[in-house]
Amino acid sequence: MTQSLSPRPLLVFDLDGTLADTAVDLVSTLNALLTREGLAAIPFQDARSMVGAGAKALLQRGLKANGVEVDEIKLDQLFSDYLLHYEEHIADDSVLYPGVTAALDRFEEAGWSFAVCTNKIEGPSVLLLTALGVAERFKAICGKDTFAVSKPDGGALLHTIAKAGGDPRRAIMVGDSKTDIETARNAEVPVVAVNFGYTDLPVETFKPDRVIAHFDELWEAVEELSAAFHVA
Ligand SMILES: O=C(O)COP(=O)(O)O
Ligand SMILES: [Mg+2]
Repeated sequence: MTQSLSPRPLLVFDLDGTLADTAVDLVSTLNALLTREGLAAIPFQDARSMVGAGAKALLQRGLKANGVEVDEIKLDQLFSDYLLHYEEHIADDSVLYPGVTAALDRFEEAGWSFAVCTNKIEGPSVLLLTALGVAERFKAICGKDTFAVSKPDGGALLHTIAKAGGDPRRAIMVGDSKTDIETARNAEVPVVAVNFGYTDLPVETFKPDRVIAHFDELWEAVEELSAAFHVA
């Protein structure tokens, strides 16, 4: 699958709901903040599908579910408290999905490189991947605050690819949400969706190029999509 004259092919992963099951820690932080503010905690199942647009959006959605709207100053204050709490509990209950490490091993042996393009803030993203023991496997870990644009802007993916030393014509996005699929489409990069992440509608609804139910299926999906990769 590799060509010496071209950059190594690149897999760009979303983080929350794709590489790592982080919802328990994200929602616990949300609920810690809401209850501190005298508001109602959001049941886990409802809050799980509120993940995907970043922690600030999660916070706003949690407030809205309580019928509360706050101004920018209060939101920023809550958000900074959110990040402090979350960083202290970054991997209490967060784990890599089954098969992630084996999949990375297999692709690495075949000459692929890896990057992360997430709507999580970059700092906690690096912290989480470090706690999970895989941070050094990624050529770039890019978050919502890394560039001037974030997902679903295709620029977030294109900048991530550039930072990782890749070529958009030899890259594939792997994500769990509408946001990821739109991002990949905007950047004209093929996209594989996992069906076990955080989305209110089934991921098939958003028409990704392939859907996988386990990381063991990633190899076959990528093999098909990368057959058309530009070479040289
Ligand atoms: O934490 C979020 O809301 C989004 O993170 P993701 O882009 O890695 O899914
Ligand atoms: Mg996600």
